[in-house]
Amino acid sequence: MLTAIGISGLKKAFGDAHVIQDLSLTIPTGSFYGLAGPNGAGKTTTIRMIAGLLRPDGGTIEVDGVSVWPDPRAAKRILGYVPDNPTLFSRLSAREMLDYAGMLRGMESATIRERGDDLLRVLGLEADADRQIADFSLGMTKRVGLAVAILHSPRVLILDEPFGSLDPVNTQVMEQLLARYRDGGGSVVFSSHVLDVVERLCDRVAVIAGGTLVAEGTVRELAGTGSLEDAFVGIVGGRELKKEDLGWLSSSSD
Ligand SMILES: Nc1ncnc2c1ncn2[C@@H]1O[C@H](COP(=O)(O)OP(=O)(O)OP(=O)(O)O)[C@@H](O)[C@H]1O
Repeated sequence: MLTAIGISGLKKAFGDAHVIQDLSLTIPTGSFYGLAGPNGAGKTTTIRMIAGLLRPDGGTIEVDGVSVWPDPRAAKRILGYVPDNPTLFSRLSAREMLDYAGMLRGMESATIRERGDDLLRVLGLEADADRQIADFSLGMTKRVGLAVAILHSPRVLILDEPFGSLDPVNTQVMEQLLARYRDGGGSVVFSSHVLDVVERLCDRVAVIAGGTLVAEGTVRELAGTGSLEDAFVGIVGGRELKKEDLGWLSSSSD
């Protein structure tokens, strides 16, 4: 089995807070792989270390056999990363942003233009291609972020909450695009709180809580005969409001 992303003994602290603690994970090549976990579990921190944007305090990360740290540049060439809130150059138009991202990666201008036009069309951004990104909605910005991440046709694509802020039509387009990318030989890893999407798309899921791996397996192994959402709450623990909580919250004015 080939490995798209191999993580071993990963550690990261911010001050006294040890947010990633000895995390090890093997994501097979060709996977559709989900990262789930409660708020603050450490998913974004892990993804940023994989993407070469945040230096781990310990452990190793390999992307397609290439070690990300201490020199993340080689790994960045084979990885596409879509952050939760893409920070793009807001004064550029979507088309200019793609031109710039392609140039930075040393791509031919004809290839950039051809792929850029394809992506803008498929992602429903054709009519807005020449507008400034500053005027885009969050969902539109996210789609530009995806286009930037896959322009160079990376072998591994990692996305942080790709379905947050997308409407149902664009969610479907995103799902189809990711499926097409995976069918073409790519590996997809994404974090999501939308567990029905994870259940529908992913072959395997890792649940991270408190910066460590608490469960890993196929969707069926984790969910059993129930839903992934129920399994998730069972794994990380649910929280219910007590009867006396927020007693003041009512429609009466006094
Ligand atoms: N730059 C930072 N400085 C200090 N603490 C940080 C920093 N980045 C993240 N953290 C902390 O690390 C922990 C993990 O955060 P992270 O964003 O990785 O969680 P997450 O699983 O992605 O959460 P969510 O599902 O809410 O997006 C949190 O307690 C967060 O406050």
